[in-house]
Amino acid sequence: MKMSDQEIASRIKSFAGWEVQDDRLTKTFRFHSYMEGVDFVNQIAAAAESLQHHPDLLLGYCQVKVAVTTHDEGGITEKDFELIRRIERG
Ligand SMILES: C[C@H](O)[C@H](O)[C@H]1CNC2=NC(N)=NC(=O)C2=N1
Repeated sequence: MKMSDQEIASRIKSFAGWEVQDDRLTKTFRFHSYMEGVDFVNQIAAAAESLQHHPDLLLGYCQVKVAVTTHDEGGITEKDFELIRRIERG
């Protein structure tokens, strides 16, 4: 069930550095090395698999761009917030 824009705008405030762009929750994480970004991608992948909810990831030099949306619903849902909570929790 897609969330309303108001609900999304309210909830995203609790997540430092996250933005809403084109129906996706997005954040760029920055690291001191390329391999730290690779490790981070693997950590996110494990969380995604356990939730069966998968982000789009762009691995760059010393950075990882994360974008989350619920493809089955065509927009942002509670599942997206659960995934970013897990990503931030580590
Ligand atoms: C069957 C499987 O659980 C579904 O296809 C899952 C897989 N991962 C998913 N990930 C995301 N981001 N959105 C989905 O709708 C989704 N659906």
